[in-house]
Amino acid sequence: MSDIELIDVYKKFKNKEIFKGINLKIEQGKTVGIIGYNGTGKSILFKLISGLEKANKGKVIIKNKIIGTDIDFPESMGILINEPSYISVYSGLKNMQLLANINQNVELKEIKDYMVMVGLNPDEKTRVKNYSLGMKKKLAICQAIMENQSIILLDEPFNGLDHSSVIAIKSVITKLQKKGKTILLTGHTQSDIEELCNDIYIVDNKNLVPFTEDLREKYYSS
Ligand SMILES: Nc1ncnc2c1ncn2[C@@H]1O[C@H](COP(=O)(O)OP(=O)(O)OP(=O)(O)O)[C@@H](O)[C@H]1O
Repeated sequence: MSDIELIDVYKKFKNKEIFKGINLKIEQGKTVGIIGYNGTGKSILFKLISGLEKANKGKVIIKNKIIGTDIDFPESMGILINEPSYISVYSGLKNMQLLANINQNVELKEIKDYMVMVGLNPDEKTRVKNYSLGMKKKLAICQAIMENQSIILLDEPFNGLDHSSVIAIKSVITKLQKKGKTILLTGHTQSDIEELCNDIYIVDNKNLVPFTEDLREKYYSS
């Protein structure tokens, strides 16, 4: 069974066409990378998959349920798209606890364990407004995975992270892969995500196509 399937999906904003009939099929447990230049629609793709944007035409099917027909939002999906909103005067842990309270399926100890896993100290009293960019990114990754979600969408998980943090987050993603999660990652370049992904697609000319050697030549040779 596919966890994620897009069938002939079109998306446009007023006169701006983003996708012209894209197709995608991701099996459970696979890690798939989506690359492409700025503004080509990687985040919009994630929003379509998570129900935050509706397709103008075509179907988005998550675990056999059609978004907009069977369900509004997929169940058990962890999402990092852009910067999540936090309550800036609370600590990272307090923010995670507030989010966890919505679904009430994660214990305090697990939240703390996930914070440690992404490289944050749960006992740190610093308010989120005083967090560095990298700390905020790690907190965002934590909220996307801490409820043991089966599908995880991470939009540019490595942006803003230093080298050692990139290595730490790659190791978190490897752990998620071992747990059988279905994972989607985006990035501007293929190098960061290539080692983690079973398949890579590129947004090319309003389409989503497998990233081939020809496209590597077209996009990344300088
Ligand atoms: N709500 C909206 N209304 C109109 N245009 C939008 C809206 N949201 C996104 N866009 C446009 O859709 C295009 C794709 O945006 P998106 O954020 O998906 O790009 P991206 O590939 O993720 O870029 P980046 O690599 O810079 O993060 C952009 O041109 C953006 O301006």
